[in-house]
Amino acid sequence: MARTLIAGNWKMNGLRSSLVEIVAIAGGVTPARENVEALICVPATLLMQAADQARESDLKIGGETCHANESGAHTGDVSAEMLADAGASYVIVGHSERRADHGETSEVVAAQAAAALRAGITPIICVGETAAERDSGKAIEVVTSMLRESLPTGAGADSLVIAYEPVWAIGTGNVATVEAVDEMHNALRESLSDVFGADADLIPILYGGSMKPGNAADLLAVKNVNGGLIGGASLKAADFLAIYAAA
Ligand SMILES: O=C[C@H](O)COP(=O)(O)O
Repeated sequence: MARTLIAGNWKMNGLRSSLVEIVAIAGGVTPARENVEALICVPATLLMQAADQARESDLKIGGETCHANESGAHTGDVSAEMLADAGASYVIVGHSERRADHGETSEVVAAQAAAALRAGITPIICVGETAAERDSGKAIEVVTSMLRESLPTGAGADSLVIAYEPVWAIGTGNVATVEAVDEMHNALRESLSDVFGADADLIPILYGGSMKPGNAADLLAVKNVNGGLIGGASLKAADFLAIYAAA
């Protein structure tokens, strides 16, 4: 059975003054609940300080992307080793905003996930369909093939996290229905079973897309939903902690 992971993604939000939210979240998730983990992924500029603030707590801190290489001439990029050195234990890879804004393909995402594993941190591999892909009835096909292509080769099931984030639900308030989430998460679990066999059950599959305190309990109760990847509602400790409490 997969652990539950309640993960925040601050995206391009947060200044040093926002670290008070990290302190409040860290206090609210300590001591940890059995089998429920809390994580906030922050911009690279805040990583070291956020990790310092969370050090004595059960809150984990993560990065939002990483380069596939360990170091080198890649101006503006950050390697997985740098994230680990700054105190990250997770990194998001393949978020739809990275895929759209930076042209990151599933092949690139698989290499980034492999880089995270090389650095000893856990990749959260994001997949999701656009509104047009859902309307054309191809959501399951699109998302499961995106998953297959984004998986790093040779990874163990215990070192991966998957996040299903329908693009049309991100930051829009248009949360996916419980039925649609159930159908997609079952399909993702089946695809993971094809690769990892029975160990696929160890891989947390998170839902992301307008998850809020008001809808979290229903989404987190779906069979193959093992947590959330939360954008807007992770910026304020009270909202994040309400979702954590619902898990
Ligand atoms: O990574 C998080 C997702 O993109 C969800 O963002 P949101 O909760 O603001 O819709």
